[in-house]
Amino acid sequence: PLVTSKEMFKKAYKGGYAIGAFNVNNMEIIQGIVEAGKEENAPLILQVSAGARKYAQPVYLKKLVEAAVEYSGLPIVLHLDHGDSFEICKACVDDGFTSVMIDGSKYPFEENIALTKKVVDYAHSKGVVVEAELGRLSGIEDAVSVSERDAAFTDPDEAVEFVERTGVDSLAIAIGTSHGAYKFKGEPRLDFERLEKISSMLPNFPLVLHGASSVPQEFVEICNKYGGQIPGAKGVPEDMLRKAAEMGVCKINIDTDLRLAMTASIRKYLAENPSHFDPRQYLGPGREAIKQMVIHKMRDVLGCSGKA
Ligand SMILES: O=C(COP(=O)(O)O)N(O)CCCOP(=O)(O)O
Ligand SMILES: [Zn+2]
Repeated sequence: PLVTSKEMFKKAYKGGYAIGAFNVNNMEIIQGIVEAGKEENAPLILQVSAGARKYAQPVYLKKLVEAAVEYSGLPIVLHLDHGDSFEICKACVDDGFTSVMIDGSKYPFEENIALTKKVVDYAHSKGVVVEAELGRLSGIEDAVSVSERDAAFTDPDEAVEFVERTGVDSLAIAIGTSHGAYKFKGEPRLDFERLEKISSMLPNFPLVLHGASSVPQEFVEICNKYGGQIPGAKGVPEDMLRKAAEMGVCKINIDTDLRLAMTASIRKYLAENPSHFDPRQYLGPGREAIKQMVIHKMRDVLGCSGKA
């Protein structure tokens, strides 16, 4: 059924595992993720960004997710990713989403609180849960100075005050991850002391990691072998994600790894079958690559297999 993340986060927190939050933009991506969830009997968070709503039109994604629920029988959360205004969050709540993110992380602390609280009050009145963000993810991989990184990462004391004053259900924190395929200039590093501090000050409170793709070199190499140009792509090592899942992180966002899996397999298929031009012939393998990637994530990284 379509569910909120409340129960699945409670179980994940206690069990020391995380739920995968996978971005969806079209039918094949949804089908690949849902097939994996079915095979692994895992709960699913299917998340839709503003960009996905523009690309596919909201009604198509909503109906595809409803189809996924009907087809799989799995507990599925329909989540708005990076909602940037009260209006888009309200629209999604009114449209049947079971969870919304209001991302006020680019605003000053007090403004982020005010905006988040407004969304929480509305969403909770409709039985929908809310994710917010405190601290800045992107653009700090260049910030070499410790003080710059420190300023961007989530402050534990602020996190406690933020949660208390907004009533938000989960919090995306900045501890060194960033969106996309180029996450680290040097060695991959997450600030686990900071995570430890935040989770000890917010016991039983679900934390969220954005920018948590691992950017498997296998797919980067296949992409580059068949005409792609993504040199130096680097992600979060999977053992760091497993560790984070045991430290209060209940939701791990994965989008880039799905893109790489699908793109690598389509590039390879088209290169090896120059005479083929039926979209089913290359979208099918793309879908299968996503399925295998998600199965791997559920089994070997998130630990949410068998937890539906
Ligand atoms: O945290 C992540 C993904 O992290 P990743 O890049 O490490 O997969 N996300 O919230 C996905 C953001 C996708 O937005 P858009 O559809 O506008 O491109
Ligand atoms: Zn994100």
